[in-house]
Amino acid sequence: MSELIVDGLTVRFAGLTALDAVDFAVPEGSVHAVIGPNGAGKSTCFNVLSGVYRATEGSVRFAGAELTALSPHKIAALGVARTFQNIALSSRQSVENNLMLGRHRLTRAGFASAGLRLPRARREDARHRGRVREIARFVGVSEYLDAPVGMLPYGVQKRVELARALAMEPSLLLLDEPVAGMNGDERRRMAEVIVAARADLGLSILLVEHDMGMVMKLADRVTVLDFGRRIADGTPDEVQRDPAVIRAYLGAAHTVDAGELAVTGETAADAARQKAEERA
Ligand SMILES: Nc1ncnc2c1ncn2[C@@H]1O[C@H](COP(=O)(O)OP(=O)(O)OP(=O)(O)O)[C@@H](O)[C@H]1O
Repeated sequence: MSELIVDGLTVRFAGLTALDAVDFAVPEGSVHAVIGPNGAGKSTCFNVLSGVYRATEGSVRFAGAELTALSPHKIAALGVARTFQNIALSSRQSVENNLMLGRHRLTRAGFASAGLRLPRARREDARHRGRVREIARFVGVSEYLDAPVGMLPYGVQKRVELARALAMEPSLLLLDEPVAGMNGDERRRMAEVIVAARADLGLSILLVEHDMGMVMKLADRVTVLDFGRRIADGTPDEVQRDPAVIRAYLGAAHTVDAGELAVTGETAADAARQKAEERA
């Protein structure tokens, strides 16, 4: 396990600076959120961290390695697992098979001996299936192990996706909008699993999420991006009162006193986001 350190991370796409010298750190075993209005650069950040996009400048260090130089495959091998904004599972395959795919990088026997059903490969397969069942129990999807993923309710599919990431036995988990599109009940269940993943498995978690209530509940620290720049970094309490954050969510034309949006059940940023959506 180790700290994730993002230093001066810059990504440019033909004339557009999607990330502009962004810094933050995720200490071992902590939950860190990256938030910001649409187009702020959150997904770009995730895509660099998981090796999908190349950084133009800056560095990302984790587990003694410079991630910006590595392929997605090598980053995964260092213990970095991610989920996606849109579910990325094989919908026709069973939950169990999807989780077994997550264990691929941990498989030693190789395809040839597995195909021939050699004893060593059989033992290894049984060990992985045992662990997959434990993980399924951990995220509350045991009863669906044999079901094709595509047949399951959306909230369950999202938990299966998280289970697949956990099946990789990561030390750093990147969660891209884990509760997007879920109802209240599904959100609560997902939040419980995320809390347990951190507490019981000791994972570091980096979270991109629009649900501010969720971010405020789960994160130790929050980095706020706007137009690719870091505009705030602090505890949930600090950032939700930060006038620059409130302005970013409302749009520069609407300057609002932070006190006006002070927390009332939901958060200031939540209220600001809602207002911005109403205007759009
Ligand atoms: N592959 C790409 N090519 C060109 N521009 C891109 C690419 N990926 C992202 N961008 C641009 O970079 C900026 C940041 O986008 P990004 O998707 O990272 O924002 P985001 O904060 O994740 O937004 P959202 O909350 O809507 O998902 C946007 O202006 C987007 O259009």
